Amino acid sequence: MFPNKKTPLLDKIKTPAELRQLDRNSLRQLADELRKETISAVGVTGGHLGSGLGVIELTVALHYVFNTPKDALVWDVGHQTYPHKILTGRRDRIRTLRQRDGLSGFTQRAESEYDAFGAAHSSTSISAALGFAMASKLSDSDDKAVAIIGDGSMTAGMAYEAMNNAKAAGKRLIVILNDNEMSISPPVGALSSYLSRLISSRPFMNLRDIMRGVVNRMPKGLATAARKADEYARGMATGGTFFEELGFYYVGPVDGHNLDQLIPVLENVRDAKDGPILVHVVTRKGQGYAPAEAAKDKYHAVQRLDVVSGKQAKAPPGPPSYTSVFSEQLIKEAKQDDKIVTITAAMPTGTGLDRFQQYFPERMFDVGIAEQHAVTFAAGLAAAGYKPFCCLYSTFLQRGYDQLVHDVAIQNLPVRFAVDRAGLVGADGATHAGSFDLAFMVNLPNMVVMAPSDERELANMVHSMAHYDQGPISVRYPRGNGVGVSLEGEKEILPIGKGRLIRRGKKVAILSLGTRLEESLKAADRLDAQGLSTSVADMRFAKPLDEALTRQLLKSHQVIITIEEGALGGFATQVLTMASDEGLMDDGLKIRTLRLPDRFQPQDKQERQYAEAGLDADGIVAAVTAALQRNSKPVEVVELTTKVTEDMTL
Ligand SMILES: Cc1ncc(C[n+]2csc(CCOP(=O)(O)OP(=O)(O)O)c2C)c(N)n1
Ligand SMILES: CC(=O)[C@@H](O)[C@H](O)COP(=O)(O)O
Ligand SMILES: [Mg+2]
Repeated sequence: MFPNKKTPLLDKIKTPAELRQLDRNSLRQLADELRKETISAVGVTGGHLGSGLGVIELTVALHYVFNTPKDALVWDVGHQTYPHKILTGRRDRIRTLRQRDGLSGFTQRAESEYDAFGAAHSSTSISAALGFAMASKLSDSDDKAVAIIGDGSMTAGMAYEAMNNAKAAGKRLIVILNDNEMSISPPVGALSSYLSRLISSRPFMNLRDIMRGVVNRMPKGLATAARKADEYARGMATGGTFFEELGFYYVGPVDGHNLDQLIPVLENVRDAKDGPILVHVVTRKGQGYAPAEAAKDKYHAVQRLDVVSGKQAKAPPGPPSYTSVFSEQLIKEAKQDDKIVTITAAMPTGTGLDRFQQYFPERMFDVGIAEQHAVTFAAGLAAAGYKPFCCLYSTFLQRGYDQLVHDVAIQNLPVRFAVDRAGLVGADGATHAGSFDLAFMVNLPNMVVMAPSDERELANMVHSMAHYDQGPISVRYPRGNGVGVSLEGEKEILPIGKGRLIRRGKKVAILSLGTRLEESLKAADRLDAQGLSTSVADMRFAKPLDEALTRQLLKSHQVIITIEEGALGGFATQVLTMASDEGLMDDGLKIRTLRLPDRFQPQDKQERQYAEAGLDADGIVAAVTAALQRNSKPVEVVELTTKVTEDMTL
């Protein structure tokens, strides 16, 4: 189908300005070529495919109708923007997608002037576009701001916070609701049924509506009244009334794959005298590529592809993923305990809860992209005597932090948090890195924070969580596969706050939290070979810290290394705070903390990201060597040379 991909028009058109010179037939041809190029590129790189295929025509129409980049296109999530990137001067780099020094898999301001706003976490586009629109209004400019938000992303509360505020933007804000009736999995909730009713209860806009200029022919008052009458005449459920109550003119539904509908509607909306306007565009995720159209997930995210057959490259057989170990163990626990319930925020496959749902459909809740709600919903379930496992990626848990503090920790409710994709995640880059959950969890009173060193430890921790109800407890684990230890036999209920000594030495002690244990043991071998007898502990708990084990290690070694897959403020802070509180550093003990760097790391392979962060055997050996080279003569007091600021009034 695509072996001799020919894209003569796409080869010619280098910018949206050139695209805007094309006639309608050429635009249709350009869209076909753009679809081929998108499939071909993702075939090489892997990545997000289905959503980009669903917006091929919409992307062409947006760049044709709006004067980009002066008019700002603000994409939501940004996983659908590979076609946008190809059309905006990045075609030559599109096969570097999601790789070291390559294009990001989402929009990034630093990457192109056509990427008005960075994205990756969903439901931010209307807020950001509103910012652009108000800036345009304040500077008396006519530039438009166009948010393109999916039906899944429309299930997050942040979208309504923005719409609630949007009226003031008037005609400068346009929201394109890209409704493909899919999130990563089928969408959930009342909004999804409402949108389906909107689509099914009225035909696509007809030429009459479009030629009548929809909203810009009638004076404002009459337009609204006429439309309300029209909507109510056709029955409440069929109008765009929900959006109109929020202050938007609703236009649609529009066929998102038909340029003859899209372009005139968008031109009308662009030239409207009033606003804000929401255009309800109906698309199909995976459109135009049979393997994607046939797939249950519409090829939301794929490995490298044989584009002709649609077959994805298979990962070599190996140990199970941490996600699958988590979900299989939780299924075992739930078979023994009918109080166990689970919550996901639109990520059933990513968290492994789709497996759980096969066994316990009534005990798995997919709340949509609504992490704040997920956390407090779990708190309500816990308060009512259930054992909720709230399963969120680390990076998306950031959305529910106030709920974690206010609704869970303060009330000391026994919510269990399964924090997946903790640490660096590779191809998704900085926006998806699970860097901060250790820091934001260890400082919460009542919270228990665990990190397994391998997949068996994870299974033990899930088993322990099912039996712990003294308060909130969390386990965090990385994207990817285990190390290959056996999962056979009974699981242990771990004593809370107890680590384990893996290897006994005399001079150097490595306190490892999480799956850096393997690298710590490799480093210990190399340090022993240099005559530096090295202890290694798997600390298991960032909170409560195993103070007895920590105290013993700090008192019996000269050099202490802490290592964790998290940023400043996590496990190391616990150790340093205890050491300082107990004066364990007063006699020259050398402590070096290895953690993620204080910068956002771009996409790369996970292990290269960790190597760059110094969180591998090389990094550990280098830290120990540097510590030992620094001679530790007694602290000599030096004179304080800094001048007291003249105007300082004490
Ligand atoms: C806050 C947040 N939670 C979860 C995700 C994971 N995620 C990425 S895309 C997606 C589905 C988005 O659905 P929709 O907006 O309809 O876009 P489509 O994929 O259908 O084009 C989800 C849940 C995310 N990016 N951000
Ligand atoms: C776009 C988005 O946010 C998700 O598709 C995310 O990329 C999934 O990450 P995993 O591939 O780690 O499940
Ligand atoms: Mg969708």
